[in-house]
Order: sequence, then C-alpha cells, then structure tokens
Amino acid sequence: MRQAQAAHIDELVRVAIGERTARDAIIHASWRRCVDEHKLDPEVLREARILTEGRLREHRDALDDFLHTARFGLEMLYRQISGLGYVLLLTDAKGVTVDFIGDLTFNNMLRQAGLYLGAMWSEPQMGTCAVGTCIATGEALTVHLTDHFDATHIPLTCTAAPVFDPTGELAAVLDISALKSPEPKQSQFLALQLVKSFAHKIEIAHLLNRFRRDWILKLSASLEFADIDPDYVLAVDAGGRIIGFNNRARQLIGREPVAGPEGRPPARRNASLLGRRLDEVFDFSADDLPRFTHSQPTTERVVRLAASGTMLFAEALPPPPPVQRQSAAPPSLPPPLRELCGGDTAMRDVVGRAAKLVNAQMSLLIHGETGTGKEHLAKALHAAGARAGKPFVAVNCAALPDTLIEAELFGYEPGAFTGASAKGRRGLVLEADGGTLFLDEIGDMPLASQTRLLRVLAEREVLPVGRTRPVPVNIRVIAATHRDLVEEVKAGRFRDDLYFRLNGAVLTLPPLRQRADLEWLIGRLLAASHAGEGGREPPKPLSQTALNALKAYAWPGNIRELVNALDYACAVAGGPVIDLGDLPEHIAMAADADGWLQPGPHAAPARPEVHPFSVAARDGDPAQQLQAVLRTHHWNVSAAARALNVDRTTIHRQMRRFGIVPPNRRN
Ligand SMILES: Nc1ncnc2c1ncn2[C@@H]1O[C@H](COP(=O)(O)OP(=O)(O)OP(=O)(O)O)[C@@H](O)[C@H]1O
Repeated sequence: MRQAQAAHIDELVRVAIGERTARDAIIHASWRRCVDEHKLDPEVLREARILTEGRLREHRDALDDFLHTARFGLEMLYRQISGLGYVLLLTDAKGVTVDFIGDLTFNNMLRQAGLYLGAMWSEPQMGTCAVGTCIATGEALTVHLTDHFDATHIPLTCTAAPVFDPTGELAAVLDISALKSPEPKQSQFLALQLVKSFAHKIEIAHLLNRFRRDWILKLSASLEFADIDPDYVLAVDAGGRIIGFNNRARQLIGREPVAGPEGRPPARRNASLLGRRLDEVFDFSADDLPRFTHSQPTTERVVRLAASGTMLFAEALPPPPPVQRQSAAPPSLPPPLRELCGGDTAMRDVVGRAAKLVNAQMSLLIHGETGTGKEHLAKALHAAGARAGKPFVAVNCAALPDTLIEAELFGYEPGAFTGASAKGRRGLVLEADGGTLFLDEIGDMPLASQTRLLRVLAEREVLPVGRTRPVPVNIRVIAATHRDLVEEVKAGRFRDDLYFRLNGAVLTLPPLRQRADLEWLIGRLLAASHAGEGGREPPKPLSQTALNALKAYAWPGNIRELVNALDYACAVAGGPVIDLGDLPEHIAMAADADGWLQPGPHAAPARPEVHPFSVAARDGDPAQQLQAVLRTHHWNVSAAARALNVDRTTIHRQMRRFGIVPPNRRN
C-alpha cells in the first residue's frame, strides 16, 4: 500500500508541475484545481472528517422534506446493490453525508474510510473524490481508485451523480462507494448508470412533491415512456409559467434558442427556465394543457419545441381541486400532537417533525427510554392522520413468545400447524389493515419474524402460515424501541435492511428528567386523572414542597412512573392539597436529605422553602425541634403531624433520618 501511495503522490506531483496524465479530462481538471485553487499538498494524507451529531442535525434539518422523499429512492437503489459490497451516501450540496445505507458489520472500516453518516466530502477539503468533484462540476462521474487526489482514498471506488432542486440549484449528491473493487474503471460503468438513473428519479419525486398543487407536464422522446418514465418534467403555475423543472428539462430546453413570439429577439441560450411562459418554449400554451391529460390517447399528445421543432410526447397532470378554505389557514400542529408538548424545546422539535410525517407513507421509528410516551406518540400520529378512523393495533414484540410471534402477527390458515385453531387466525398485521400497526420493542423481535416483516413492508402483502398466496395489506408501520438498533445490527440480532427501512424517519423522545415542561405535564396528568374519576371540583393542587420533590426526582420510569405517582398521590391525599407526604416515599425522599430539597434535575432556583421544620431548620437543630413537638403530643405521630400541618409519613421519615426513637420502642 505504501508503495502504491508513493507512486500515486509522484503522479500528482508531475501533474502539479504541469505534466498531462492519461486520466479522464474531468479527473485531470480536478487534480489541477486541488493544487492551484484548493492549495492541497499531494503529500499530505487526510483522515476522514465526520461531523458531530449536532452539526449533522443542522445539515439534515436544512434538507428536511427533500430527505424524506429521497429516502424512498435510496432504499430502492440499495435493494439493487446490496450484497455487492457497496454503500450508499446522500450528501448535501456542501458535501456533508446526510443519509447513509450500508452493511453495518463493516461499520468501523466504513467510518474510517469516511463512507459514513456525517462524513465530509467536498473537493476543497478532501481533494478529488466522486462527491466533491460532482459538486464542483455538476457532472455525474466515477472516481476510481487512484483517480482520488488524496493517497488515503486510493483503495476506494466512488460513483456520484448530482440531484438538482426544481429551480436548477444543486440540492444533493447521490453516491455509491465500495471499499475495494476490480482494477478496470469500466467495472463501475453500471454503477454510474444506476446512480444517474436514481438521481433522476429522486429529482422528479421531489419536484412532484413540491408542486403537488400545480400543473405538472411530463415529456418524453418515446411514446411508450411518456407516462411511466418521463425524461423531462416541468411544473407550471395557473398563468402558464414554468415554476419548476428537472435537470434534463433544463439541459434540453436551456440549449434551445427561444424565438420571441411577437417578433421579440431570441432569448439567451441557457437562460433560466424559471418564469418562462409555455408558449415561449413550446408550440402550445397553458390553455392547451387539458389536451395532454391521461384521458387522451398518447398518440394525440404530441408537442414540439418552438425553436428546434423537436417532437416530444406529453402527459399533463392537473392540480387537485381547490382545497377547502379551512386548510388554507397557516399550518398549525394537529390537536393530538399539540397536546404532547408544553414548551420543552426537544419535545417541540419532535412534535413539529411528527406533524410533517402524519400522512407520509414511510415507516417510522420512535426511540426513547421506557415510559417516555412512545406508544402515546404513535397513537397521536395515528389520530392526527388520514387513517384516524381505522384500527390502531399495538403489538409488544418483547411480550410475545418467539414461537407465537409469527402466528400472532401474520396469522395462519385453519389447521396450519399442530395446536392451531380450527378457524385459523387473521393475524395482527391484517387486523391493522387500513390503519396503523405499532410494533413496540421492535429490537426484541426474533430474526425470522424480522425477515417476514420486511416482506410485508417492502411488498405490502402478508403471507399467513399455511397459505400459498399472499394477501395484500395496507398498513402504516410505526416501530418503537429503547435499544440502540445499530448495536443490535452489529451484534447480528437485527437485520440491517429492516433497520434501514425503519430509520428513514426517527423520532427521539427526551427522557422526563430532561424535559423543561414537567410542571405543565403534571398539571395535565392531574386534570386528566381527576376527569377520569368524574370529578366535578377542580383537581387538588400540589403543595410547593410536593411539587419541588417531583422536580427533584430523576424519573427513571419517565412519564409512566409520573402517572403512577400522581395516581397514588390523588388516592391517598386526605387534605385539600397534595402534600409531600402524599407522594410515594422514594419520590418524597428526593426532597429531603437534610430537611431541605436536594437540587434535582428540575429543582427550582433556591428560594425560601416552606418546609415543616423550616423554623427549626433556621433557628436551631431540626432534630431537637421535632423531638420537642413529639414530646408535647405524647409521641402521638398523627397529632404531631396535624400540629405541623404535614403528613404522618413525613414525620416517620424525619424520625428515621434523625434517629429519633419513641420511648416505648427504646429497648
Ligand atoms: N404526553 C402524555 N400525556 C399523558 N400521558 C402520557 C403522555 N405520554 C405518555 N403518557 C402515559 O405514560 C404511560 C407510558 O406511556 P407509553 O406506554 O406511551 O410509553 P412507552 O415509551 O411506549 O413505554 P415502553 O417503552 O415501556 O413501552 C402511559 O400510561 C401513557 O398513557
């Protein structure tokens, strides 16, 4: 390897001093840029640069909707190349890898080589590389082995194609790379065609999504492909002006000299397509668009470019009927989601992203510690979306025995196996038909069931045990886990292809101890539990001490534990308020290491605390003070508690802490 690197550096130095190489012109030009413009030293070997999670999140957020659309394309492409040793990267226009699919068993090697989420691949930083040079030139290309500038990267073969946004700006780069490959560059020819083809598909999908409320015009040079796989796609506004286009359309029409209709001079070659009227470019105007809809025979949907007369076949998609006025209102969160957040920043982010995914077709993964509300969020997503009236079926994959999980999920035919019910079973997947299937603890699903689940997700059909023909099914899958699925994949317990199918949209719920809206949540839960009991009076308020104890506690069981604690407190509270002594003991303990509150994750800033022994705590020894009160009341704990206006349990706890033993127990 050292020798190969030394020979490579020699070649780079020769180019740097002006010699030509036998390499492709695009590679040669890139090497020159690396030396002349980016001032890269051929002898310096650069390590892969991987962004921190926070920085990566910023890059991903900037692409947002585009990333969701691109995900489908990525998964389709990966299905074609998996098993061939390739990984798949999607970078933004700055070269930051914002999405990644690859074989996680090679995780460390891929990370080291920079073939990983968060890796930076710009030409000024990493030298000639498929992504960086694609960004620099706007061209699809393969950078094969020693085509790379940096000698660190010469074992890699990388093939990339640009993905443009509907205004002609570079949006992303799609790349497939491998850690090793055969020597001849032609071995990557098919890879190049595949990447170009999927970049084209992603571009079109993004355009159709962005302009779903406008006229879309699909054009193709081939009669047969006009409808199914168009080369050129335009979005057109109600006034007949072009408002979006794919790159091939830009190249085709941009090359045309456009003659002005009323004797105006021809427009500049390659002028932007944006804002041009259809009749400036074609031999028809916006009024003709209905003639090109699907209902007309393809042979009659022939159009021509105005200047060159090039003939194309067209299909026009009209905009959907005008939306009701109600939905023209500014977008706000659907109520089921709005109710999940009381102002915590991380929660607001989760809920905001969830709102965008309410009706997305893709599967969703909810990640979070136990009890953080993963199922609650899944139900809210279901209730907020178009599937709301349909079933929501929750399955706890950890609770089903391995032997039953397939029959439970996928169903079986009558008598399919020994012990099967004579009537057969529909299975939970089919029960969820039309609605949402919530797979809780997906990380605990046995591998065999994962394979079958993958088939359901990919093919949208289910094969009950004992049946030979699959049954079509229409479900949205939301999975949840508290496990690190990447680790599960690496350990061979979770299928990587299932992981990649699920991780397109991940929502991570914060643990309760980190939530800034705990007090709001407590209020909501108290009101809900009170309403559930049919209470007409307002729910009992919490004393400040009790509230502070709740804020000081770390909540390892998260919202579930909080719900239980509040239910308990409501049940035992005898007075008009819920006090410290009404809380479960281990939670109340969080408040009183020395008679004062422990600073906990939510503890309020220090301020005078109304504590049962506050006088004693300030003026003298709290143990002596308590002992005095007990003595006054003849060691009757209830009477002492009444006198101090606290709960009996508080007195007992303080007695234990201070080692106060009543006289009748002293021996
Ligand atoms: N935002 C919320 N408002 C009210 N109650 C909630 C909220 N989130 C969760 N809960 C309640 O908290 C409890 C736990 O929630 P959930 O079952 O959704 O958590 P989970 O993360 O799925 O737990 P696990 O990991 O153990 O399956 C449930 O009783 C649920 O009703």
